[in-house]
Amino acid sequence: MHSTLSDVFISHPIHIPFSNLPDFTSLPDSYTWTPNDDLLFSASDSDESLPFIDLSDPHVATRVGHACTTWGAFQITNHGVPSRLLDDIEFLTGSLFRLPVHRKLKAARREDGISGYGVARIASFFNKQMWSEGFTVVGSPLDDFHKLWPIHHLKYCEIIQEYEEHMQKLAAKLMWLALGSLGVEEKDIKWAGPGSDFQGAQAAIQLNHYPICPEPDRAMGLAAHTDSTLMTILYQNNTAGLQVFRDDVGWVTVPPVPGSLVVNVGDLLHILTNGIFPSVLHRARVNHLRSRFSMAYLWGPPSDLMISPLPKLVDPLHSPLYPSLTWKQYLATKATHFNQSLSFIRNYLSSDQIS
Ligand SMILES: C=C1C[C@]23C[C@@]1(O)CC[C@H]2[C@@]12CCC[C@@](C)(C(=O)O1)[C@H]2[C@@H]3C(=O)O
Ligand SMILES: O=C(O)CCC(=O)C(=O)O
Ligand SMILES: [Fe+2]
Repeated sequence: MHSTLSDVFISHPIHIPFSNLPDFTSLPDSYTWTPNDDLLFSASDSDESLPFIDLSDPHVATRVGHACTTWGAFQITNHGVPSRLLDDIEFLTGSLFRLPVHRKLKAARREDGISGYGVARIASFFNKQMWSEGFTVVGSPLDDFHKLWPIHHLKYCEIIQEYEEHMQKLAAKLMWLALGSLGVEEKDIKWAGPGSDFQGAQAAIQLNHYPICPEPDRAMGLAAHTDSTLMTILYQNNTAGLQVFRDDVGWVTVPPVPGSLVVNVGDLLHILTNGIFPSVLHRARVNHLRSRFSMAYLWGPPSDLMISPLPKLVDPLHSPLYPSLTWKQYLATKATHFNQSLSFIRNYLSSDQIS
């Protein structure tokens, strides 16, 4: 049977109750974060900024490689995704989250499921609640969208399908640019397929909504995490909130630039490059004047394919830092070890211990 990511959480259900959802007009205690709840709370006053890369630049591969090595993230323009499609996905996201809660709950994510409406899975690792709501799409959104919009669901399904097609092509292009900068060639990645277009790749779309917040300095939209992907391509509306972390700089805000996209290196690309590219720690803050939407395309390999450091990047001086594991196995590890997952598999696991 064709395997997808959808069954990954059957053995790792997460119980996050909806009963204490705030009305998003005042900040209850359970939503008030202190530096103890998230150790790296304050933003940096450095003037360092995330690299901004024009994909039509003749030196694009070098720039992408440099950004991946230093930041594990970058912003792109001239990416070929029509701005009309970005408007459409933002419209879909706004329409979805503006539905009354009882309508959104009709498509609530099951405790052992992956798709649907809910708070981010990482919520279970924190004592405080995050000032956000999300909707995850894995595979066809038809059933969920039918529950949300009994009449107009097809129009929204078409937007998701078109968005996925463009994002998949862009992800493949970015992957070759990033790996090409390390001397990795198309013949080095067999699963990319005969057209080198990564047709077997799998993906999730995560739509996020950060409502207007009366006390943004004491709230957290989405707590610090790395993505469990090869790469994530993120579109944010024109309200700032995304921050990325670099050890030597601290937290840096990624300003929304109309029409641009943010690219994050995920944990699996970190593993594939044997640690050369860091997976970027990032989070979302909230705003007291405007609500914020973000739309993340979380891109990874076929869910049952073994991923390990590329032989080309391993030699006697650079022994493999990680054992082989599948995306599904990594997500299961993340469900128990969260931000310690990489060090856990690096230090404690050999391939045959991962179930
Ligand atoms: C494929 C996936 C990555 C993700 C978990 C998921 O199964 C689908 C949702 C993704 C997301 C989006 C918000 C942040 C995040 C950490 C979360 O809680 O759900 C990521 C997960 C991840 O990258 O680990
Ligand atoms: O809202 C954002 O800018 C970040 C979203 C994010 O990190 C995610 O969906 O994984
Ligand atoms: Fe993320």
